[in-house]
Amino acid sequence: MNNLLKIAIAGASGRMGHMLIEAVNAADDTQLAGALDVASSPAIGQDAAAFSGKLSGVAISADLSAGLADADYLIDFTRPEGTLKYLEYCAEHGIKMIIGTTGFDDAGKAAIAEAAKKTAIVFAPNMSVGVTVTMKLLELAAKSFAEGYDIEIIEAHHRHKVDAPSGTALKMGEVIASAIGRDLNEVAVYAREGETGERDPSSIGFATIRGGDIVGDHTVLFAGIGERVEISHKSSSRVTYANGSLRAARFLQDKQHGLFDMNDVIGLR
Ligand SMILES: NC(=O)C1=CN([C@@H]2O[C@H](COP(=O)(O)OP(=O)(O)OC[C@H]3O[C@@H](n4cnc5c(N)ncnc54)[C@H](OP(=O)(O)O)[C@@H]3O)[C@@H](O)[C@H]2O)C=CC1
Ligand SMILES: O=C(O)C1=N[C@H](C(=O)O)C[C@H](O)C1
Repeated sequence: MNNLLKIAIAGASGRMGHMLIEAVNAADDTQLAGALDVASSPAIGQDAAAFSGKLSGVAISADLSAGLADADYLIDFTRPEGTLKYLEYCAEHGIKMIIGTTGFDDAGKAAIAEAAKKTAIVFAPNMSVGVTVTMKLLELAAKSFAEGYDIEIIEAHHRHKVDAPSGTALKMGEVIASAIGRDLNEVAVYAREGETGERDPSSIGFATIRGGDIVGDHTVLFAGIGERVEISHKSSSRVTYANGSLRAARFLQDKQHGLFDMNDVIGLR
């Protein structure tokens, strides 16, 4: 096929990096065009697909100009500081980005929005179709449960996750708060301990669980008097994030610039 999407992967030796390299190699419309990792990674110089027992002909590099020389797209699941470094290069060179990394502060998010004036970017804390649809269900539910129901967001992830609450949980909080006219910055409660006093009815609470190999579970609880409603999404494999990321790359094919999310990608806007 001539018009294969030429995709580079950042964080190539990470959990998502491996999943993405397998997905890019398995799809018939994509080609692995580069692989990046931190200079200190023992994987530098190795074939990007070596972990899978196959060879891709693409070596993992820490050098952006080498790692991105043949790429039209960069899929980034790393850490905010890594993303921001890649972002600058991609904006300058017109390389489209799919950013799945979480844990950005407001300045980081503003930098992504600024870069999207120069190149096309899909930025989402969760690339799964299931979570994207769940966000819409939450919007609807929140409007009905705005009064008389306490809203709590519970998330569980594997022991290696470094940010909390998850990017998805925070996004769920933002979606719910915006649907019912609250400002998440004012109503979020991220921890409770000791004598907390009664629950503020306007608050949106977060609870974080970390353990084992949990891929990613999110539940939003609307707790009223005499009933409670729970809306849950559970990921059983990271393949869902990888497939969503490839779908995002296909979506960007005809975009030259602009900031998009998974609602745009799956047509839920
Ligand atoms: N949007 C979504 O759908 C999803 C988002 N995520 C997010 O993706 C990110 C990565 O998750 P995961 O794959 O589990 O994490 P891993 O720790 O397994 O992988 C991270 C990769 O990024 C590399 N890295 C670390 N620091 C930097 C840096 N400063 N610059 C460049 N690269 C760096 C790591 O290299 P080394 O190991 O050598 O440090 C590693 O290769 C997290 O933010 C996570 O929340 C995860 C799943 C789904
Ligand atoms: O770190 C992870 O693993 C995940 N991170 C994302 C998040 O922070 O929401 C998405 C998913 O839950 C897996």
